[in-house]
Amino acid sequence: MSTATIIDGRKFSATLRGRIAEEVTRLKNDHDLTPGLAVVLVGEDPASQVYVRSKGKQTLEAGMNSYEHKMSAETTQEELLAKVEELNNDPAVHGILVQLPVPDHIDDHAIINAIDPNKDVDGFHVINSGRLATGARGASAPMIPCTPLGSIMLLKDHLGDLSGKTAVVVGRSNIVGKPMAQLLLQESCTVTIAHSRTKDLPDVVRQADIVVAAVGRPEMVKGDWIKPGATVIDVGINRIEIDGKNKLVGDVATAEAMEHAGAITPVPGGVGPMTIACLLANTLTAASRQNGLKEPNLL
Ligand SMILES: NC(=O)C1=CN([C@@H]2O[C@H](COP(=O)(O)OP(=O)(O)OC[C@H]3O[C@@H](n4cnc5c(N)ncnc54)[C@H](OP(=O)(O)O)[C@@H]3O)[C@@H](O)[C@H]2O)C=CC1
Ligand SMILES: Nc1nc(=O)c2c([nH]1)NC[C@@H]1CN(c3ccc(C(=O)N[C@@H](CCC(=O)O)C(=O)O)cc3)C=[N+]21
Repeated sequence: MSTATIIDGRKFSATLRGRIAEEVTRLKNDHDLTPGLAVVLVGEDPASQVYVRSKGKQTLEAGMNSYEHKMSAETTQEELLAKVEELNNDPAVHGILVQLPVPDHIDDHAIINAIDPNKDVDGFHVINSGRLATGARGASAPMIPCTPLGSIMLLKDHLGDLSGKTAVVVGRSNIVGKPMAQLLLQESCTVTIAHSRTKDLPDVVRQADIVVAAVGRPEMVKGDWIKPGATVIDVGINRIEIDGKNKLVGDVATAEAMEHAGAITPVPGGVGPMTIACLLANTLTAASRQNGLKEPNLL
């Protein structure tokens, strides 16, 4: 039986973070500019707390300023909007991320679209999704959502040119599935977006040279759904309990899929670390743009 190449997102992200740190040093030395990232966390969701801590640590390690704003679960929409406005107007803050999900009584669309699009390092603002969908470049280039951006970097690093390949994205969320499909389309893939109403999902996935699983269901994509030699990007992060132990698994049954795929991202150590590295990359890009400086080329 053949076995797939493991795509090492941890290693790739470490290299990327190294380049970002070099660029940050250059900005500090040549322009007296330190990029700053503000992360807002509403409530006490344990998984969110882990991510926010990890983001803060890596922001500091890249030489950037990190500002954490923790707000209680009872925060009102008006209070959160006021916080966003304060950060929009703070010249030391170049990137703003409001950790999702926010509590149910808050309208997440309203919050996301209150962020200055130029500081929207998540790339979730309608202006940025519109710019991504229309292929805007130059001064109006979009901020690209971090998870899809990190996934496309891994794909291009592994496969080179993606042109003409068949790609199936399972999941159609605004934060992963839809922007992922846009990026694959931009790379001239033939793209299918599958979701919970898709019929014959295993057969749809079997057509794909590139499979992106962003579903949020542990190990849902089975090994025999994978076309021989296909490249599999597993975005899923699911905490499950096996024999009383907590385990992190993706949306793909990795061990099975390894018997069919040409290459696959592991969970943990695949897309997750790339998401945070791309958040830092977007913060650096945002700081450069806001100060009229040329954007660094990080690849
Ligand atoms: N590695 C990383 O950095 C990140 C990982 N994640 C992880 O990625 C996963 C997806 O996240 P997100 O996009 O936010 O999730 P959402 O819950 O917003 O979206 C899930 C999508 O999967 C689809 N879906 C659900 N069940 C099925 C099914 N049985 N068959 C086919 N499609 C199905 C849904 O379809 P429908 O629209 O029809 O309901 C929906 O479009 C999660 O595990 C999340 O934790 C998320 C962000 C970053
Ligand atoms: N506004 C906003 N932007 C986000 O980008 C955002 C968000 N909200 N809400 C939650 C999701 C999820 N997400 C992850 C980031 C890093 C890892 C990551 O580093 N994962 C490690 C393991 C981490 C662990 O052990 O839990 C890995 O896969 O190797 C995972 C998931 C960002 N998200």
